[in-house]
Amino acid sequence: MTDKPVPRRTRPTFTDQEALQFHSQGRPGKLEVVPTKPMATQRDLSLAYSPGVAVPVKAIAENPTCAFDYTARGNMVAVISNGTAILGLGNLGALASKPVMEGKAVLFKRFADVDSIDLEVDTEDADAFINCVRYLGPSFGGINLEDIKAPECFIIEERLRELMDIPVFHDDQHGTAIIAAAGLINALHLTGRDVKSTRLVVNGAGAAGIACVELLKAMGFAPDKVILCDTKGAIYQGRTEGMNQWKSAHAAKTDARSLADAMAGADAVFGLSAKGAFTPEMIASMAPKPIIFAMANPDPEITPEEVAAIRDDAIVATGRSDYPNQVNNVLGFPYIFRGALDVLATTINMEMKIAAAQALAELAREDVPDEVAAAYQGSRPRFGREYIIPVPFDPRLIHTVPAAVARAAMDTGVARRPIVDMRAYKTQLSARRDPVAGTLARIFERVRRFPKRVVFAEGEEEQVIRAALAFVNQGLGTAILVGREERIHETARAAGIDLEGRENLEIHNARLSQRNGAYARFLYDRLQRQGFLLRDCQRLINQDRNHFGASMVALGDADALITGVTRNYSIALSDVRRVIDAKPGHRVIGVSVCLARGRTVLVADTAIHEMPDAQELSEIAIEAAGVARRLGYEPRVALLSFSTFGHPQAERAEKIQEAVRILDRARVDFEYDGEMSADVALNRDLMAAQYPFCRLTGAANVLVMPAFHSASISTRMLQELGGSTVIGPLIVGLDKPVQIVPLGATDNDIVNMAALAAFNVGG
Ligand SMILES: NC(=O)C1=CN([C@@H]2O[C@H](COP(=O)(O)OP(=O)(O)OC[C@H]3O[C@@H](n4cnc5c(N)ncnc54)[C@H](OP(=O)(O)O)[C@@H]3O)[C@@H](O)[C@H]2O)C=CC1
Ligand SMILES: CC(=O)C(=O)O
Ligand SMILES: [Mg+2]
Repeated sequence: MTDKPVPRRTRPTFTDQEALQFHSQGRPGKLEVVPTKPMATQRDLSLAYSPGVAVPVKAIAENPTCAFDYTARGNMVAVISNGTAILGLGNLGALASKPVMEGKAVLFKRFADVDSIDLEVDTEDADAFINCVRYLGPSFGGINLEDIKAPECFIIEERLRELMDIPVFHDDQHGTAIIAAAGLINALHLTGRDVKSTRLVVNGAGAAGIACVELLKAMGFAPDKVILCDTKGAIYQGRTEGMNQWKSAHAAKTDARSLADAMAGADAVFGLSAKGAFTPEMIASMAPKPIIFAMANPDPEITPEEVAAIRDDAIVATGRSDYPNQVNNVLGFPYIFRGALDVLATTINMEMKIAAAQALAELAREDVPDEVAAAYQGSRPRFGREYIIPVPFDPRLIHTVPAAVARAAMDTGVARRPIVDMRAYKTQLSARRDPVAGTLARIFERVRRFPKRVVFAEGEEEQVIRAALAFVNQGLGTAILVGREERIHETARAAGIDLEGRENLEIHNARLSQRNGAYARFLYDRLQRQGFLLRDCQRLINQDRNHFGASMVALGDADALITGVTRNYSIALSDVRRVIDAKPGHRVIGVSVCLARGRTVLVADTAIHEMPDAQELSEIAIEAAGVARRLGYEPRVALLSFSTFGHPQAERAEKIQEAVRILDRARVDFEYDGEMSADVALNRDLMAAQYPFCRLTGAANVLVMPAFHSASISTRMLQELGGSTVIGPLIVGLDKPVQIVPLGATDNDIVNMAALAAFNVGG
């Protein structure tokens, strides 16, 4: 092996307070329920509820399979726990497990568009738990059991699988086993081993450990080469202490009595036990090129740094996202259920699990295309010791793993609704990918690769300090807080934030800065013919943080500026414009990115031009198309109006038609058309049916509004009424990267905008 392991932490750390704040801000928790049908009129109510609802009721009573057509059941999975084995934290009870279960539910949605709800069942009695869950079958298309300790989890899962005709899947058992198996297949390949002769130790004989051993044996591992260990040491034939039937089934014929005995000379070890369970001596005693999967969460049995201090020939994986090789069941459960639900599988069987493991293993060996490289941290990953398994953000997972699972379900006769056209199914799967997180994740990863110095102009504000810290902690670059040092520390202390000795965090007091003379002279050069004296410029630099911060960027002392928390947008913008010009040949505009219902639509101009003329509209279209491209979308630009292609005829629509003609003459390199109404622009079917001559090849993803008021009103309505996430307005076309957040923005908004500024989304 030539590539050296780099056991570095690749990702952010965060404080406990940040974790609590993340969970409590806005609507507490991580999920909500939203209706999928309108509930606006009397008729809607009559259809959704009594009397209309009686019709599907009778249809389902007659044919139960209809429930998958008339209710949410077919796409709904329950995440159910009693909190007896929460991650590696132990038995902390049903209520304490809720944050994890909500987390699993949102991961289902985020990664595979599976609707999911968490249910915490407050009993440790296996029979009571089974009785509670068994009667919930009609509500769900699948049951994901989570964080239930062994051995009760085996009894519970087995019994529920017998009682229910939908997939019942204990994620800590099978999800973990599938991902670990995928990683192991690749690690064996890289180290030139084969399944039959590999000596494996699995530490932890609970839910995850037992399931891993079972799956690996089903995949060909030799039973006499696999040793299971628990708190009492090796599980050998004849052992009586701390045993149960599941451990007995895997008791090995071995002289090993302790974990240390078992690990001596072992090729591979799985940690599914607890923090710190592996000692340096144990790691040192393993065979050459050992495979070490330390999967306890949140803290592994041994860290990659600790392994690296002992030997440099190991392949190391953990359950965490902040080290290379994350072996975590998040790579499995969303996609496995997606495939199972799509074929109405009655169960998730061994063949489906093996198909998922193989699909994951193969994916990691494939060349990473450009589109995918952007989703990975650091440089483009290449199959090797630091990349044995895809990362959860890999956009190929959604069309690879569910398809493999669905195919295996069909081949083994457990699919109630087989897929006829696999190719079409894969296309549908890709469309389920949530673009919100994908887009931002891509941008964050890009900035991490090329970290920047970003000025946070309103450095004395608490949420700005939090945002600056989060920016630094996420590895996005250096944060420069503008403000009085003492005041910033005071605010931070009052908020319980420790700023002492932070790397990559600078504080600049405009009044005391050695650069303020240079900034004032620079500003005076720009403003002397606009009635400003040198002392006016000095005052602006000393007293106004936007002028100071923008000058830092203009003169190259920083890469980007973020402001707006305490000032009106237009005031902040005019401060900045005194210091920074438009990029030559560009027009400064505002673009809002609206993310709704799986679609991303850019709206322009949401910030600058109140009543653009035709020429300005055409330039707005060009700038907005540029933003779309920078965000990774191929632009399809619609110039909007209340009329569509001349109907109804109106004087105001003429300027839109003229803007289209200007774009024609300019021979721009993106799709555009207009004038058209918003419904035509966004609804491809309507467009094709009514206006087959329209030049857009799909629904528009860039909407150029006829004026500022329509742009501003529509985006705000989308946000408030439509439940869209609206990012921006992003300032586009300035010569240096500056972004302005809305008044009173949260720390999260500020970090996102800072990342967008650092990414130079504005061109
Ligand atoms: N990365 C991933 O995707 C996943 C990781 N995990 C992690 O695996 C661990 C176990 O989870 P799970 O199987 O659900 O829990 P269980 O409670 O079902 O089982 C825990 C097992 O670990 C054993 N154990 C605990 N501490 C030690 C120790 N210091 N040395 C040896 N054995 C020990 C227990 O031994 P005994 O039987 O003697 O009590 C028991 O067999 C957790 O840390 C969890 O976070 C779990 C699922 C997924
Ligand atoms: C990842 C997971 O499910 C666990 O650690 O329990
Ligand atoms: Mg778990």
